[in-house]
Amino acid sequence: MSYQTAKAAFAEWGVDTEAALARLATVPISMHCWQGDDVVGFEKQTGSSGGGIQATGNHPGRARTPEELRADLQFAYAMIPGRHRLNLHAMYMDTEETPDRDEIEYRHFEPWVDWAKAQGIGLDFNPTFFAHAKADDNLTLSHPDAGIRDFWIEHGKRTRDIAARIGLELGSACVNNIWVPDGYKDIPVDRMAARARLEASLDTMLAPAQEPAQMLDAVESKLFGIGVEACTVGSHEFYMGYAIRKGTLLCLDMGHFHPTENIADKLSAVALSLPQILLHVSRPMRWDSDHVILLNDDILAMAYELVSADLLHRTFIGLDFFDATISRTAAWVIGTRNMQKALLRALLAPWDRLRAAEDSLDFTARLTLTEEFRDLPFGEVWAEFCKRLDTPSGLTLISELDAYQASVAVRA
Ligand SMILES: C[C@H](O)[C@H](O)[C@@H](O)C(=O)CO
Ligand SMILES: [Mn+2]
Repeated sequence: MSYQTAKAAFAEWGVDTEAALARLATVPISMHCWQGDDVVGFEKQTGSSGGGIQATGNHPGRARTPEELRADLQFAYAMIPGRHRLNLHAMYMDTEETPDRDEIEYRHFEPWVDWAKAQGIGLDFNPTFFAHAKADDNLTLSHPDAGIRDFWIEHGKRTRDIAARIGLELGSACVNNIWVPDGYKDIPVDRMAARARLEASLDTMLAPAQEPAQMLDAVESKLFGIGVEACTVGSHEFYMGYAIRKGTLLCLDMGHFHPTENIADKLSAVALSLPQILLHVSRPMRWDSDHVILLNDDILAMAYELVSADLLHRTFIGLDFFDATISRTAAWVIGTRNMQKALLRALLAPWDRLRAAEDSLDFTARLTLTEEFRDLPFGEVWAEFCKRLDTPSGLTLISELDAYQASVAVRA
């Protein structure tokens, strides 16, 4: 089937494929740098990821230097239609210096900004509150020791300054997302004290005013992590309240809730209280396992909600998965394209008909529409999107991914 035939098939349902393609081309996905090296980073001081998160696998080709990571990213972006962003963690500094986390400055990240300028992409940023001796207790901003809290507050403040400078240099607001691993393996006796310390630390860290056109603060909640099974200080309720009161973005990570919770359902609920949301699109399997996202029901549900609730213009879409058992570049490409495919499907949905059926309580019609609509030729519209944006698809994509992986497999 040709794109023209597919276009006519969608038109019969009252759907304009050209409008969907045009809108999709404007949605940037923030691709996370940490899929490229298994969350190791480039600090000269520390190594393992820690913090209750874990990349497993030993597939050949892990990026060992900023140059290798940038080469891998460049390849991945060439396989993904459209203009996107890079989500950089502070542990990915690119410098011969060895600053501790409370000493980092913009210059330690400047090569990334120069590269982003050359690539025409935006950057997002994250303080790194794990993989450090001062995070070994799984307590950072909520640590009972004021000296440790101050160390991490200083780190967080510096990342906000760095993010603001990045945003200024690139002319695009840099989202600085705060995730701390803080929690307890066994049942704590004073949750309130820990949460009050986290709140006070965040208040101090976020006190210096920043220009929203340059940087935006986000806070990321979590249910539990390895080693903090009994209590996570920065839980969903904690951060939802905090974000609403303080005017930060709330980051919803799809792996940070109970497996039976529907994260898509949360979007419209939180969007009524928060002007902007950050997503970490991920695929939890039994726990926050950070599998590469599939074009599955969970991702489709997120995309449908983003479009149906008209949230695309106030949601920052970031990815968060890391699988070291497969080609890391293929993981980025497959995951990012799946997010785009999900958005395309949502943009191609016959929303007027669906809403009319729901509003008239004709749930039979709503179900018939959603199920018959699944048979429309989405693949042709996606192939057209890739073609227009000069990006391979199908078998050509597979051979490109294979060839690149073969070229990096020699890395030790
Ligand atoms: C590396 C990231 O900051 C991390 O994955 C965080 O976003 C998270 O989701 C922790 O579980
Ligand atoms: Mn996350």
